[in-house]
Amino acid sequence: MLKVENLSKAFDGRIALEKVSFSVQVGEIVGIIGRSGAGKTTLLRCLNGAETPDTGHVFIEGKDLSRFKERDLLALRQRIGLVFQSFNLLQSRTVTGNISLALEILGIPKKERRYRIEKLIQLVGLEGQETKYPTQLSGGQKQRVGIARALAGNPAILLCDEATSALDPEATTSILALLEEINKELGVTIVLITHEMDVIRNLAHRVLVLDQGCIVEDISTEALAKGQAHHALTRSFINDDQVNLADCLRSFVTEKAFSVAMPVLRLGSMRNELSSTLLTDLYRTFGITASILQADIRGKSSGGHDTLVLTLSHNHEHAIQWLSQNVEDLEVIGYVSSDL
Ligand SMILES: Nc1ncnc2c1ncn2[C@@H]1O[C@H](COP(=O)(O)OP(=O)(O)OP(=O)(O)O)[C@@H](O)[C@H]1O
Repeated sequence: MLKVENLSKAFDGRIALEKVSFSVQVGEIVGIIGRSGAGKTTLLRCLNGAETPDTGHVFIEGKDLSRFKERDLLALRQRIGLVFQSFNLLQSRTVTGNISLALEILGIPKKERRYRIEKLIQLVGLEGQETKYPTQLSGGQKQRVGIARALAGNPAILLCDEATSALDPEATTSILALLEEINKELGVTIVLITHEMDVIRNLAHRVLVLDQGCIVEDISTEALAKGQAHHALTRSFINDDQVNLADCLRSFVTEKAFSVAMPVLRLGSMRNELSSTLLTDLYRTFGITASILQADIRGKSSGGHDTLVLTLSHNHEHAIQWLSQNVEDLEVIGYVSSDL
């Protein structure tokens, strides 16, 4: 369905994508995960022809995108449906009007439009909402309109850019179920970008991990579930999930230490060590202070597992070793800049 070969793109000399290569089979659901600035959106824009790569090729159904003329690009865009994080609906148009617009652009006659809109509304479960405007819809319903619009041209492939990031967990679950149904029932290939491992786990067959413009892991979700990920970043995404690292923090954490980096540690314990004098002792012994970024302290009484996510004022190997000897479970999640 899709083949990407040695794709590179830089903006003002700054690399956004570097020699990215992968293929997606017909009917596959492939997730692309990466931190903020990893190059996910740039990659997606290169796939639909919105961005021109500096080097490399994108083949859609065997055809090289770079050789497409303007008219061919229009036809190609019919084969590709786009689903956006912020829905991108026209506020002045109803549910029907928004879906109709996509069909109007494709030049579908009015009578056929009516029939197709009805089918699309049924498919995405929006019966009864036809005359509502976007402001009268929930986030999940807006995304259903966005998906119906993306499917209007009977695309072979859906590109979803953080399609569930603006939704609450319940709406996320229902939109992921809808995408799965579309994949199974209509055989539509799906490429979705996300920063949430849960989305990957629930929907994708395969995941590509993007870091600083490069694919650092290409692994099936089955292998991922068996703990067979090779790259530390993939494992850190899995671990981030375990501690539910807040999105605002996650985007600041990098995998590698750099000159002014402070380590981010996850400490876990069932034995109440975390609520004792641990951090005071750390300061007394090493002169190192700890800033708590996140805490989940349930204590023995509730039988819970306490978790602290913190940064140390210095990347001090002995201090980390000392901490690991004094708590049940310690993991270096990554590094943040000292001016965070
Ligand atoms: N139009 C542009 N002009 C200049 N720089 C750009 C442009 N688009 C992207 N970049 C840069 O390219 C890099 C990759 O950006 P991109 O938006 O693809 O990342 P991302 O993984 O989608 O991030 P996020 O999750 O925050 O959306 C970043 O350094 C970004 O600043």
